[in-house]
Amino acid sequence: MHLVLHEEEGAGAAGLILGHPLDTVKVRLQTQNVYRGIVDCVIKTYQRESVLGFFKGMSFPICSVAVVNSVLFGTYSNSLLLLSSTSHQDRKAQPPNYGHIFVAGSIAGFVQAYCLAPFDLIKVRLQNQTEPRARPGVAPSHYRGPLHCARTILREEGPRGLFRGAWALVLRDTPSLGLYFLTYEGLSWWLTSDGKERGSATMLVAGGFAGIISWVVATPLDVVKARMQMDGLKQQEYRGLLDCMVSSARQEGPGVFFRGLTLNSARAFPVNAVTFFSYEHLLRFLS
Ligand SMILES: C[N+](C)(C)CCCC[C@H](N)C(=O)O
Repeated sequence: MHLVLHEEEGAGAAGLILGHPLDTVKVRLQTQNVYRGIVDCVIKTYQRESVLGFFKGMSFPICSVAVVNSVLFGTYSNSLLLLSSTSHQDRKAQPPNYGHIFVAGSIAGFVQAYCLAPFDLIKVRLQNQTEPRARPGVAPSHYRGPLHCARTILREEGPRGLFRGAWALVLRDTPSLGLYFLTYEGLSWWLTSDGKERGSATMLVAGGFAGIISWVVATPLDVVKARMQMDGLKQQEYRGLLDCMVSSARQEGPGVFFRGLTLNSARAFPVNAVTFFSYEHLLRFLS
C-alpha cells in the first residue's frame, strides 16, 4: 500500500516538475515589465541564470503539493458528501448534481487557498529573483532558499507578511475550483458510457480540460495575486486589491489581466490530468 501511495505522489510531483519552468516564466511576465514576451523571457532567463533559473522556487511546491491537494480533495469529497448525502460509490450510478459539485468545489477552493498562501508567496518571491547562482565575489540574492525566504519575510514584514496576496488567492481559487470540479465531473460523465467504470483516458482528458478551463477563468486574479505578493519588496506600491487592479489596468491597459494565460493553460493540461488520474486511482485503491 505504501508503495502505491508513493507512486501516486511521485506522479503528482513529476507533473509539477515538468510544469514549473512554465510557471516561472509566467510569474516573471506577470510581475516584471522588462520582458517583451514569452520567448524574450525564456532567452533572458537562460542567458543569465542557465536552465536552473527556470527551477527556482520549486522545492516548496513539491513538498507541499501532497498536503495542499489532500486538503483540496478531502474538503471537496466531504463537502459533497454533506450536500448530497451519497457516497462516492453511489454517485457513480446517477447523474451528478452540478450545483452540489460547484458548491463543494468552491468550499474546497476557499479552504485550500489559506493553506497554499504562504507556500505560494515564497514560490513567487524566489521565482522572481533573477540573479545568477551565488558565486564567490558575487553578492548573494536577497533570499537564499525557501526557509531563509520565510525567515526574512517574517523579520522584514512580520507574520502577516507571509499572507500577503492571500485575499486575492482566495478570490482566485473559490469560484475557479468550483468550476474545476464541475468541468471534471461533467466531462467524465459525458465521456463514460452508461453503467461503465470511468476509464483512465477519461480521467486524463477530463482532468486536463478541467485544469485549462479553471485556469482561464482564474488568470486575471492570478495576475493581481502575484503583484500583491511582490508588493512587500517594493515598499507598498498598492493600497489594496482594488487599487492593484485599477492601477495595473490604468498603467498597462486591460490586457494586463491576461498575462500568463497561454502558459497557465499549457501547464494546466498535463498537471491536472495527472492530478485527477492519481486522485481517482487512490480512491479506488483505498475504497
Ligand atoms: C483554480 N486554479 C485554476 C487556480 C487552480 C486549479 C488547479 C490546481 C492545480 N494544483 C494546478 O496547479 O494546476
